[in-house]
Amino acid sequence: MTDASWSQTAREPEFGDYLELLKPRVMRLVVFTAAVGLLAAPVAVHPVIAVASILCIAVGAGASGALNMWWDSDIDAVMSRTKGRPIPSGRLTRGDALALGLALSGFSVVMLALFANLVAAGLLAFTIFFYSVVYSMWLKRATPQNIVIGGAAGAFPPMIGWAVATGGVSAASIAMFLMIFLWTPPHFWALALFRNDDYTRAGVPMLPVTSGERVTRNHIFAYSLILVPVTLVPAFSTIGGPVYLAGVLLLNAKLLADAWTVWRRDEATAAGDKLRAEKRFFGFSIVYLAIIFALILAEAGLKAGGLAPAHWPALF
Ligand code: HEM
Ligand SMILES: CC(C)=CCC/C(C)=C/CC/C(C)=C/COP(=O)(O)OP(=O)(O)O
Repeated sequence: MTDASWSQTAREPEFGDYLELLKPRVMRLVVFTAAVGLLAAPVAVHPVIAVASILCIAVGAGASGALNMWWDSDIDAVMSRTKGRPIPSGRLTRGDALALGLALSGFSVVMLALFANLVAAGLLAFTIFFYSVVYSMWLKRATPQNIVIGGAAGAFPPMIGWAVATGGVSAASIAMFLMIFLWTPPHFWALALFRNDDYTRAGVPMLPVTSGERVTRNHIFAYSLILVPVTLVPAFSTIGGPVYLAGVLLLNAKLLADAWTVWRRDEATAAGDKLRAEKRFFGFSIVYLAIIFALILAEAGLKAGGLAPAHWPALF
C-alpha cells in the first residue's frame, strides 16, 4: 500500500462515495432479516424504538463494510468486480474508510444500547468484529473455509433484531441464525464459480481456486441438502405456521432443482453456456432467502391479526 492510498484522492470526495463504502446493496438483505427478527418476536416494540434500532443495525452493518473495504483495498484493486470501488478508483483514501468504519461502528453500538438493550448492542458489536476482523482480516486470506466460518457474521442480524424486542436469545432466533449460516456457503460458492478468475488473480483462497470446480459443485449441493431440513424447523416454532411451510416447500423444490443442475454439470458444459446455471443459482439464492424471511414476516402479521390457525403445532 502506498502512502497515497491513505491520504490522497483523485478528486473531491462526494456523499455517494462514502455511501458506497457501506456496501448498501448487500446490506439491504441484512437489514431486512434484522427487521423480520424484530417483528417476529412475541414482544411488541414501540415503533420509534423499532425504527431507530433497525437504523442502528443498518449503520453498524455499513460500518463493517467500510472496515472490510479499508482492509481489502489491495484485493479489490485487482478484481474486475471490485476495482471500481471508492478506494481502488482513487475517490476515497484508506484513511477515510478506516475513520468512517470505526466512527460508525462505535456510534451504532452505543445508540443501539441506548435505544434497545445491552444484549442487542453486544451482539451488534460482536457481528461487526466478526465480519471485519475474523472474516476480512483473518480467514478470508487464510483458508477456503473462510466463508463457512466468516459467514456467521451475516447470520447474526435476525438474532440482533430478536434481541432488540426480547432482550435475549431463543430457539427461534437460533433457527433464523442457522438458516442464514447454512445458506451463505452455496450463495457465495456459486458466485465464486463464475468469478474464479478474479479470486485467482487476487490470490484469495476461495474453494474453486484451491480445490477446483468439481469440489465446489459438490459443496454447493451438499450444503443445499443440509439447508433444506433446517428451513423446515421454523415451521413448527412460534415464528412459523402453515403459510411459511407451504412457501418454504416450494422454495426448497426450486433450490434443490437448481443445485442439482449445478452439481451435474462439468467444466466443459458450464463453459459452453457461460456458466448460466451457476449465475441463475446465485441470483435465486438471494430471492430464496428474502422470501423465507418475508414468509416469517407474513406469519407474524397473521398472528398479530388473529388469523393464525389455533391448533398449528408450535413445538418451541
Ligand atoms: C461471508 C459471507 C458472504 C460472502 C463472502 C458474500 C459474497 C457476496 C458477493 C461477493 C456478492 C457480489 C457483490 C457485488 O456484486 O458487489 C454478493 C452479493 C449479494 N449478497 Fe452475499 N455474501 C455473503 C453473505 C451474505 C449475506 C449474509 C447476505 C444477506 C443476508 C448477503 C446478501 C447478498 C445480496 C443481497 C447480494 C446482491 C447484491 C446486489 O444487489 O448486487 N450475502 N455476496
Ligand atoms: C450487522 C452487521 C455488522 C452485519 C454484517 C453483515 C455481513 C457480515 C454481511 C457479509 C456479507 C458480505 C458482503 C460478504 C462479502 O464478502 P467479501 O467482503 O469477501 O466481499 P467483497 O469481495 O464484495 O468485498
